[in-house]
Amino acid sequence: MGGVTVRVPAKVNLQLAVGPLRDDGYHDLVNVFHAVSLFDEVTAAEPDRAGAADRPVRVRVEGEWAADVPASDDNLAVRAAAALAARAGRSYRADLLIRKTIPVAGGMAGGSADAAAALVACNELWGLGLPLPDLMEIGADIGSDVPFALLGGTAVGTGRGERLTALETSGVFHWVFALADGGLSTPRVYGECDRLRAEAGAAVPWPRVSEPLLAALREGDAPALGRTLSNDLQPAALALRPSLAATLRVGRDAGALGAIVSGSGPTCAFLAESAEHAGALAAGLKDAEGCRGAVTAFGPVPGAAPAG
Ligand SMILES: C[C@](O)(CO)[C@H](O)COP(=O)(O)OP(=O)(O)OC[C@H]1O[C@@H](n2ccc(N)nc2=O)[C@H](O)[C@@H]1O
Ligand SMILES: Nc1ncnc2c1ncn2[C@@H]1O[C@H](COP(=O)(O)OP(=O)(O)OP(=O)(O)O)[C@@H](O)[C@H]1O
Repeated sequence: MGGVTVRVPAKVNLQLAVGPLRDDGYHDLVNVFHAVSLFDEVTAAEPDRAGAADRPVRVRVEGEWAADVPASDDNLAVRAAAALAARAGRSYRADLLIRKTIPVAGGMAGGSADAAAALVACNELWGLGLPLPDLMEIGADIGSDVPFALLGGTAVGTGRGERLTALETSGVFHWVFALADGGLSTPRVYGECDRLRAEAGAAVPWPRVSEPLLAALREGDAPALGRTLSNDLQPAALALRPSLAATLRVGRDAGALGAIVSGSGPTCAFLAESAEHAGALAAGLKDAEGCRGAVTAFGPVPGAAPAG
């Protein structure tokens, strides 16, 4: 397959502060995103002449997680390409190939990543030349996490998480991700968060960014970052998947600087002191109960960009 290939990273949320439920069904957030070196690849190519008339954008998915990803018009990469064509006001065609490495429904924004990659690849394939802010605006309608997958690095998202400001960081942070068997549905986890809050009866505070977290990022201070990681969706993810508590404990007991559920879960993220420490943590985590495996990665890395 020729065409344009784009590499796009997964994310972990360093702080996910969830405000009250809005009238539109979303929550206002303070969402500190961090792009990590676990990548999907999306290739966009001109379709063969035969058979392309009925569906202007088609998709094929390869890789370990392919069976869990729809190869239909519901695929977020297809929806993104179709939205880009609509914005350009013309009918365009593309065949997409997704090489999937980011866990599906794992809280690492894999579908959003593929949508972002499709936007960059089709923008190039179709010679549209739209600038990044335009792609981010189109992406925000596909999903709240899509703009960050385009931007990459480390950034704070407000609103639904789609309004981004890049953050200053120093150095490299080393991570281990414990992959779970089976995914968690993002709306279900937000719903469980609302339910637990209603049960507790306390007022939900307006989300605010953690200043100690920002300082740790600026100074490249991994132990301080480990202490300041936080995720308001974690109690809901643990309620829906109680085995995650044991996974987090295994990583903490093995000396992780911080241990947290990634976004809506069920992937768990562990901050390590170094690449070697990350390797050792991963070896200890891969056989933990409910774990499908453990992978190491580093961050921050750039957002969706042509490969090679
Ligand atoms: C959990 C996170 O991954 C953290 O980065 C995101 O907040 C979710 O982002 P996403 O998967 O791109 O989510 P979207 O596709 O925009 O929304 C899916 C569903 O998640 C819930 N949702 C999402 C974002 C938000 N700020 N508030 C919400 O309540 C809503 O029920 C929404 O219908
Ligand atoms: N390209 C895609 N890759 C993965 N999932 C997709 C894709 N397109 C559609 N989906 C659907 O979206 C659902 C959520 O997938 P995704 O991997 O984005 O979840 P997630 O990583 O938990 O998302 P987030 O962290 O943004 O909340 C999947 O169950 C799948 O059915």
